[in-house]
Amino acid sequence: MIQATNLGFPRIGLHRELKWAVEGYWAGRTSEDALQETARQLRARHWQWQQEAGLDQIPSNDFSLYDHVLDTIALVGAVPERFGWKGETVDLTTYFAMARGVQEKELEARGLEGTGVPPLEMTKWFDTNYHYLVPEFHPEQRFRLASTKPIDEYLEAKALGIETRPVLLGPVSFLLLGRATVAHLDPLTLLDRLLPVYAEVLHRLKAAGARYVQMDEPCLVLDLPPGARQAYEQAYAALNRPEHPALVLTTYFGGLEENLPLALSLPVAAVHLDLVRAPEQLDSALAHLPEDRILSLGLVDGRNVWRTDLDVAASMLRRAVDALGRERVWVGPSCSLLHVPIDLDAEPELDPEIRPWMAFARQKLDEVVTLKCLVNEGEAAAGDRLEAARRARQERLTSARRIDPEVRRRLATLSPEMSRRGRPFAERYALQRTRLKLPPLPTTTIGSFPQTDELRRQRAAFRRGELSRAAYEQFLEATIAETIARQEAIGLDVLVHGEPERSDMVEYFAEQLQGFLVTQNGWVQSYGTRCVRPPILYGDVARRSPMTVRWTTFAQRCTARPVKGILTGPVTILQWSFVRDDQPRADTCRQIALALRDEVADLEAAGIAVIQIDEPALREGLPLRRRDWPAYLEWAVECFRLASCVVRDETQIHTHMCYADFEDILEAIAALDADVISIEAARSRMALLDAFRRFHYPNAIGPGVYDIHSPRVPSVEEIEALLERALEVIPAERLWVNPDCGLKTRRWAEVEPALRHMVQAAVQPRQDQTPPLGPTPSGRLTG
Ligand SMILES: Nc1nc2c(c(=O)[nH]1)N[C@@H](CNc1ccc(C(=O)N[C@@H](CCC(=O)N[C@@H](CCC(=O)N[C@@H](CCC(=O)O)C(=O)O)C(=O)O)C(=O)O)cc1)CN2
Ligand code: MET
Ligand SMILES: [Zn+2]
Repeated sequence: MIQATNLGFPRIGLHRELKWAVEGYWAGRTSEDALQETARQLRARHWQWQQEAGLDQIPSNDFSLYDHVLDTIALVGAVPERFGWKGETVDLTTYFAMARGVQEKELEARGLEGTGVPPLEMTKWFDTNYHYLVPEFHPEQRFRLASTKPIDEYLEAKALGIETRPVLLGPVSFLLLGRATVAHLDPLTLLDRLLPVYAEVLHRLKAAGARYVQMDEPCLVLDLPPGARQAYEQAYAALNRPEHPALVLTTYFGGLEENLPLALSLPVAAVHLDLVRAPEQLDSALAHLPEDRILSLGLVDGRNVWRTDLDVAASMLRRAVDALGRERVWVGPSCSLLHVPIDLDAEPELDPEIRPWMAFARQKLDEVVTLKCLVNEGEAAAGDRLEAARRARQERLTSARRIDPEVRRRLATLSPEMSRRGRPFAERYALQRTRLKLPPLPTTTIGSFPQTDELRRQRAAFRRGELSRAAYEQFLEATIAETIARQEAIGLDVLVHGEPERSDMVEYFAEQLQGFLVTQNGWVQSYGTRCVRPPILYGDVARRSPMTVRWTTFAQRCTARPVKGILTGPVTILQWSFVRDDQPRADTCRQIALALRDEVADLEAAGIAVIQIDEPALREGLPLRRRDWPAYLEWAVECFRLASCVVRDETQIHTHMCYADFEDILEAIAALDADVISIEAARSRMALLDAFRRFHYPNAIGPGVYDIHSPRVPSVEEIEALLERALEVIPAERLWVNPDCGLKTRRWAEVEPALRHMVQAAVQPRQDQTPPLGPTPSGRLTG
């Protein structure tokens, strides 16, 4: 019979119980025991839910206190030396130190000396908004079993009477996702040393009773680097042993394409395919699957919130059964459910017309089980569930709520001039400098200032109806006025209002735009304890009324210096939302771009001379296969320009990017034609600048000079040194001075001294500029 499986369940808890427990532990409010107890309760609840749903295979070791790649680092003992770990197993202090670094103060408290230890680097997990910690490998790298987490959690479930399928990040993907500390080291060469540790884990899991182990190898959907094919062959030849559990090779986030023959040739018991992202691979998989393999079909979308078309999915499942027989077919979600919210039933206030169109993690498991029943026992067995699903799909596809004829009409009349500025950059920039009267190396920030506990409390009270709108807005205005005063005192040149009205940079816009819903409890882990509630984009997007003008103009009335209006860009809003699957992403993005274009025009008309359109997710939206990059970049760039090019030449457009490596897409970034870009650079010690030696970036640029991810206050000298390096590749006339990203996760006590140091560091190189620019409009572009 077909079996119903799952690849992973969200860990954070329906009410973010894990977030509160972990943060409480960090703050010293919660003991390690209490933290572990919360974690245990969450695991038990999640296993129970999956059992009740009727799954045949329930994952374990999909849970994590912080990140599953970090868990793998701990499992194989790949703790970098700087964390000073000497124990047998990786303790909780070392575990969190790798995630968060160690402050000087903490070292002191532990009776140690030193200047603090930086954490592991964090980066995007494939094309998701989840971030993992990057394994670091050095040439003398050794591995050894340093955690029993997979075995412990398997036994923990067993004690509850629940048989599970442990999940491991596969050894090849683990190495490919890591980085070598020296250029000449290819992490894949470490495979020989790594495999014995995996073998030991598998051996112990078998001894504990595990029948199957899920080996996640998502890198199989990428363009494989040299050596990877052979690494896969070597790894699975070594791990396929009678004394190990049977292996399930899971791939997701895309199609295997040219790697399909490789995946099907590996000696494993079952292969899982993502048939939501790549349905076309089913036929060739069925044609070439070796006779002793099981095929696991990922038919329920683990990356989006729409209900599955059960008829389409069931017909694929039947095709598989016809070709392979029921014993060789499993059904599951396309990938782990980590990327979707937990339970639609926790959303009482969601629009009642649109709610039935959706399925969150728990509802998706019901879909998986329904699919299994449908094919095992026939439509009658699925009963009401099939009918309800069909009705909901039908209602969604015919609903008038999805379509706005006005939006469609506008989209049909786009012209190329709409995405072109008037004059070329150099001329525009000269006009802007005259208008803005800025010194050389102008200083600015990225937009947000600390979201204080007080601010979050006021917003929560307002949302619960305990604080009137008038009182809340008055509080926001007072916050903005104070934020402006602080920036003036610090001596910044281009000010911001601080974004206190925004719970999140995407959610805030989605709340106001037609075509979006926001949730109350739809939390999805972004990194560690940080979560987001991705908005749900279900219909044509239009702006109902101005979204930011009120707060930006209020801020501008508080100061004579220019205030920069801050908007989130179309690609980032698209990328960080659950979007409709009934039209191309490019079309959806254009609709968002047009709504933002109106906001840009209104800000300009209200006298705002500098407007920043953030696109931190531009890189993340890049398709996983290089072949698909140009098409994506073309519409992504077009959308940014559609949103921004509505302004006069005198109005300065900024953009901002962070959280990714940009070397690959510098040309596209230049094609945005923003007048100024602020870009994360300090966190990687300005490694980005090397790319600018090779690629001439034509417009103005502020490479971040201060890493905002750490509470550490950078010194003036440190920032000066970074600026000097920047000046080697970026001419002073086009250099801006700013932090890496927004300051919302920091405290004022850190932000104020850090920004003072930044402003001070900008002063010296300014004086080296001849002729100095006075307060009169004398700015002329020399370079
Ligand atoms: N969407 C998105 N993706 C992004 C980023 C981003 O800013 N936004 N930044 C990058 C890194 N990712 C990040 C993701 C989340 C957070 C973050 O700080 N998240 C907050 C939640 C932010 C939020 O929506 N806050 C709400 C809800 C706050 C809240 O928890 N309220 C309490 C009550 C609080 C109180 O009474 O004091 C509750 O609802 O229970 C608000 O401010 O209104 C968190 O996890 O703590 C930071 C970075 C990349 N991806
Ligand atoms: C993740 S990019 C953040 C940009 C936003 N304007 C901020 O300052 O927070
Ligand atoms: Zn940023």
